Amino acid sequence: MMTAIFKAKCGRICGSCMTLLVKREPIFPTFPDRYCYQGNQGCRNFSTSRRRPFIMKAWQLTEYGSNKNFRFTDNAPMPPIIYPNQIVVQVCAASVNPLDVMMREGYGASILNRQRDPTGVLPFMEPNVNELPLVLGRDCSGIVMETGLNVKEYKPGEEVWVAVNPYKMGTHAEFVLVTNSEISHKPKSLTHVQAASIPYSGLTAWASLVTQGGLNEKTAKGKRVLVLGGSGGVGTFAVQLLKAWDAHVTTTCSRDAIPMMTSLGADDIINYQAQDVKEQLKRVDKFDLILDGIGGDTEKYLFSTDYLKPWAGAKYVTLRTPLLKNADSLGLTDGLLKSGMSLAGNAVKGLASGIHYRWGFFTPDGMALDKMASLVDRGKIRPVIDRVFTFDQLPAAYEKVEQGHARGKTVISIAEKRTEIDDSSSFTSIIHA
Ligand SMILES: NC(=O)C1=CN([C@@H]2O[C@H](COP(=O)(O)OP(=O)(O)OC[C@H]3O[C@@H](n4cnc5c(N)ncnc54)[C@H](OP(=O)(O)O)[C@@H]3O)[C@@H](O)[C@H]2O)C=CC1
Repeated sequence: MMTAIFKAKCGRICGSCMTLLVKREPIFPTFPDRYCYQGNQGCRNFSTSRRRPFIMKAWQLTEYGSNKNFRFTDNAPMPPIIYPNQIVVQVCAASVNPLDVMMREGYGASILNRQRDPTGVLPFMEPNVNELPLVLGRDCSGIVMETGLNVKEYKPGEEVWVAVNPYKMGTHAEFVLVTNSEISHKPKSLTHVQAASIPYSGLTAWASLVTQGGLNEKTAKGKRVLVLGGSGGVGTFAVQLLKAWDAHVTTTCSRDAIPMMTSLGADDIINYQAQDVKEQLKRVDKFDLILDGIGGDTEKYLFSTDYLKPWAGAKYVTLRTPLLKNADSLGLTDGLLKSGMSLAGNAVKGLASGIHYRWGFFTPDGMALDKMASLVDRGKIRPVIDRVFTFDQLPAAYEKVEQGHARGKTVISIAEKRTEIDDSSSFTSIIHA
């Protein structure tokens, strides 16, 4: 009975292993129209050449450590569609994030790498997604290559942008496997390189300001927001989003980033290297929201009614949480416990004086990506690109992000035409091989 239903839906199933075959438009002529993804030996429907798994180019991390542990291969297994809501995306461009650099060194491995989770309490994780060798990379812009049977919103050949779930990765490769909740149609006005600069850091800013901060198009108007670390990937997006919603934005950055922050619309800019931030902030009105992308001592003095409006719903949202660090050093259970206690301690301390303390996390959200694409296409938000590297220069891109002092995003062009990279409408400077 099941076989009959599957046959009616997709035409064919693998004659040997009963794997569902997924319909594919013939836009990638190098691949057969239909094949058994499992590549099982003995599948009668297919010739020998179609049984083997397909392969792709990718940068694999063989051991946690430094750039020396990256290996370029053109022989990585191409991710197969297993569930009907999955989509294979051909990656045209991907960004490199501080988290990629930290994960290269093993950060977050106790939570983000299921192979290291001895308790197995994270059953929602897809098996074998994160085991070494790891393909890092959290977002991209690309083209839908093929879709699972339940995917109705996307068709092969369509341009999409992607930010994968926190426990997944893999955009630093030719192809990445995603679900329909992790993607959205790419803004039409952007090239792939430009689009790839936004999803991960943009969704982090979105989750912090909207989900944790309680702001939106209607409520943000006139609100006073402080963005700490405005010149990085998250900061440049957050400032633009807030200005698109008519908030009053104060930000901190180094001197050379001031012209960029001015052009993004920041109302007040504090050069944190030359000025005493605490003293400068005491001279202005208190804030409705502080978005902290810096952490450390900053939190100790700015999470206070000296800077936030008490008893008015004011919030302090920090992106620098101890969660993954604690889990790595103490183990999953103790790490989660210690982190939870630290969060609760700050939350209680804040509530006693009428201010809220929250952790901001990147959250995959296809609907938010839709809204972000609309803002981009309406000219309200521009991609801010620090440097563009070619695919073969990936280790150099990691070095760039490792050095800090980001001015927007570092992007890797994987399958984009050279001419598309050069676009004076964004802050793009290009590195040529
Ligand atoms: N919790 C989560 O889910 C996520 C957390 N994050 C975290 O958020 C933070 C920001 O991320 P992202 O924007 O991608 O990082 P970037 O590296 O792109 O940017 C960080 C920016 O902060 C600036 N900066 C550093 N120190 C200060 C300071 N004291 N005051 C003001 N600016 C400063 C840097 O420039 P310069 O040094 O020249 O001033 C740089 O422009 C990172 O710590 C990251 O790990 C990011 C994404 C998700």
